[in-house]
Amino acid sequence: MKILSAAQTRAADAYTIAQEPISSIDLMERASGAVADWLKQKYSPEVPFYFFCGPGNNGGDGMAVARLLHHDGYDVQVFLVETGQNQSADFSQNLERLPQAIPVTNVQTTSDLPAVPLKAVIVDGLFGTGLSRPLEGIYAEVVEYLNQHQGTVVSIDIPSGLFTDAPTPAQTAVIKADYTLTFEQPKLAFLLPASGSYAGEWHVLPIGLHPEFLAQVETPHQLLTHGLIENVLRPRSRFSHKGTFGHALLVGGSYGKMGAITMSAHAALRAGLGLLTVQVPTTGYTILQTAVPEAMVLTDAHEQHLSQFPEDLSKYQCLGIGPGLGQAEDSRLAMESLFRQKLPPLILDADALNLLASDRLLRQNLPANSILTPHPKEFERLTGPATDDFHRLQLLQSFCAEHDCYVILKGAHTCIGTPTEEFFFNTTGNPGMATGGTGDVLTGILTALRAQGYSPLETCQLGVYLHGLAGDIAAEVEGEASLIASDLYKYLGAAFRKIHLNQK
Ligand SMILES: NC(=O)C1=CN([C@@H]2O[C@H](COP(=O)(O)OP(=O)(O)OC[C@H]3O[C@@H](n4cnc5c(N)ncnc54)[C@H](O)[C@@H]3O)[C@@H](O)[C@H]2O)[C@@H](O)CC1
Ligand SMILES: [K+]
Repeated sequence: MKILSAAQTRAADAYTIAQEPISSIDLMERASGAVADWLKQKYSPEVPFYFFCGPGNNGGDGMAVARLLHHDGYDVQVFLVETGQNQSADFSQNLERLPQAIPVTNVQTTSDLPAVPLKAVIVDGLFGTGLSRPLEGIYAEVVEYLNQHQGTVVSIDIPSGLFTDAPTPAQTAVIKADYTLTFEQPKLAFLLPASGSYAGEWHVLPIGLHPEFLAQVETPHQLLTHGLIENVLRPRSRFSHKGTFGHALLVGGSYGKMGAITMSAHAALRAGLGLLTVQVPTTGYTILQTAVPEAMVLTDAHEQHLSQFPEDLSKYQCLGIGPGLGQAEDSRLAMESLFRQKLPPLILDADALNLLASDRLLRQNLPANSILTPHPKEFERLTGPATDDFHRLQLLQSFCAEHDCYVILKGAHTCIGTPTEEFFFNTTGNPGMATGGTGDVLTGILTALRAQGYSPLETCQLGVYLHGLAGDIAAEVEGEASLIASDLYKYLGAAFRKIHLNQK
């Protein structure tokens, strides 16, 4: 699913109005109808609604929803916040359409604000995608007042005060919504860490924007959806054998960190790999052979950390390096000489990334099409600090372009950066996965998928989505708090099945 900018959303709106054709006010009615339906499904008419509307179309939506709920017997009140000037045409028309029976209050100062009962739902229709500057004055005061409400706050389209596709300056007033009902496409701001929490639980409501526009519009930002993944995952042929599914080599582990590479190995095997070899320091030999009998084990000359890679790498279809590796000087030198060879596709994680960050030569020699899996701190060690989430996306884009590589930036909505300047945001996963070892599992999954012949982009898309989906299934069974990394490969099979089932 494409993620549109605020300007593209306006263009989609205009295109729909011209081509469907539909009048602007009717399009607003359709959007407002979708919001009203959602609210009616969730809340009974006993729940009072307080609508706060601004002067633009977001305020117009607010009044239209208030009217629709009123028609269905809901108790609604409307508060117009400093709407004397700059009224949009659809705002004015919806104001005229408001039935007399709905109480309307003009809010010019905070003394005009009501005491909102705890059981009431506040609907935020102050500003939407037309926000052009941070909120100030009475608008900011109203937002701060509404943020003190202990009950539920629902934002229409986007929390008021939040910019759709640009950083919202710190310390400005933004609605903290419990729910955001957003039209047609999620907004980029919902997917980024600093702004995402304002939106609360967001739901995309389709409003019938013109499919032709959505098909043609070009945007670098996309959402990784189930539909996309179904088309990436390939069925396993009945006439396959273990050679069909690739032979991968995982390298990592050091004294005290053998768990990391062990979990990667389990995950790789559960991700459909044909054959797995794991290279560990000698101290890890018995651990690996005991914990993962399905894997073959090579031992490094060094007892406690990596000091060299196997000479012949030609039999492997993918090489995953990093889980539990450590940052010994020997290991850095081993990577330097590795990068001078002809290599199978690479997946780099954890300390392999830290070694890369500490060594410019290594970065320069990074083989094309490598996949890197940093969390934000590891990422900034590679690129330098980001001033905000949007700057981080720029750094991601330039790093991928410069090194011709793919970067999986891990987070609540993990973002895949590509050398083609496209970004894919993940939709699976949950806070239970914020626990040690989940990254090691991802490395194992990616290594296995790449070895099976998936392209670098397919590997990233499928790996990230499956990893999060396994986490979601695990959270349903085990609960978020009790989720541990090994649950992710325990439920990986269920995640594959969920995609396969839908494919049929
Ligand atoms: N584009 C679409 O697909 C649709 C949009 N609709 C609604 O329309 C909204 C966008 O409407 P508008 O473009 O009218 O935008 P807004 O409702 O966000 O308001 C824009 C108005 O507020 C003013 N303004 C902007 N920032 C301000 C600030 N910081 N302080 C004071 N005034 C400020 C602008 O000058 C303009 O007059 C969407 O968020 C959505 O709610 C829906 O009605 C239906 C379809
Ligand atoms: K809003």
